[in-house]
Amino acid sequence: MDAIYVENLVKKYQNGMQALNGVSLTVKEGEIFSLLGENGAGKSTLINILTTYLRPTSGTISVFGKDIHNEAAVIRSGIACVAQRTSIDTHLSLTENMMFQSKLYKIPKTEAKDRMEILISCFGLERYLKYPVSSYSGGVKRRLDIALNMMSNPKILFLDEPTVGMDVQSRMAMWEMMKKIRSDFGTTIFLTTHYLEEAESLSDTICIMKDGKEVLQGTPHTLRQYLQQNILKITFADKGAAKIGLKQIAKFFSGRKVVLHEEHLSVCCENSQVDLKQAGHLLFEQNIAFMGIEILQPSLEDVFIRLTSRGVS
Ligand SMILES: Nc1ncnc2c1ncn2[C@@H]1O[C@H](COP(=O)(O)OP(=O)(O)OP(=O)(O)O)[C@@H](O)[C@H]1O
Repeated sequence: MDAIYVENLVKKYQNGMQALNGVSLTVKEGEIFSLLGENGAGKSTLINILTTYLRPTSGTISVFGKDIHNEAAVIRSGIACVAQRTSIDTHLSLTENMMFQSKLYKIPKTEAKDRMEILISCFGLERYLKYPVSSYSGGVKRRLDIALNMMSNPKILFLDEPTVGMDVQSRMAMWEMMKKIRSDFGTTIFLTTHYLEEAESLSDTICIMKDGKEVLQGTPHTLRQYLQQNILKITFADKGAAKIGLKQIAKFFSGRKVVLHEEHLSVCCENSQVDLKQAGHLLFEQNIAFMGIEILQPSLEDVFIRLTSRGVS
């Protein structure tokens, strides 16, 4: 069964802002799923809907087979969400924080104590026990916050930008923690991030969002395959000439992604050398003036920018 199934989800805020524009995605049970997107893409809105804080305008959502419209309470009892602002109480000790959390979820005391010990040991938090929580670094506070949220043994853990603003070491510790959550507890993790490297090294599935809709979803392997696809960049003297070139190139390379960017075109390659020859031949044949053709090898960042930047389809 899918952990999360979303189809054609729309969210229009009261002020008329449409934050989600028919997004569809699937999260498999037990996987780490990363949602990538630039600011304003709709990531927080989506998390808020999936965690039942916000109501969708339309669309289908099921979480472990339960419909979000009719069974929100059941869904809520099986999930946990770690927001960017930590929910820990710095006046309480680490263990008091964890036991307090267990009370909120009405977990019997003995069971809560056992679970707390497992989580403290699993996440390497023992060495912080003797210090006051207020003295913890931002990274350790964030890890404690996640441990708190694991007290209720959620089936899905939502993490909104879990490593934002962290130094490299804290980020690595957080990555280890996420991998342990998946391997030791089998929890499905749904996270948002701005860091491509994080999404690539951690995730089973990555979904890139733009303007409230998914633009690419797949395994890091699929994304890498996408990366391996070279881009043919054809430069023209100006935008007008590029538009004329676009007509012919798009017709010739029908079925391929051809994008107009100001005074140049980009064409996704199948065989870059052959494509380069054919494009050059076509432009000469049609007497379309151009400034140059080159083969580009995009990085993951290039792909992300290309898929998410304004004005690019
Ligand atoms: N309560 C609200 N009322 C009206 N518009 C909103 C509200 N919350 C968010 N928006 C708008 O909806 C769009 C999507 O916002 P959202 O916060 O979901 O994006 P995001 O991808 O999480 O961005 P960020 O990475 O900056 O957190 C934005 O244009 C935002 O201004």
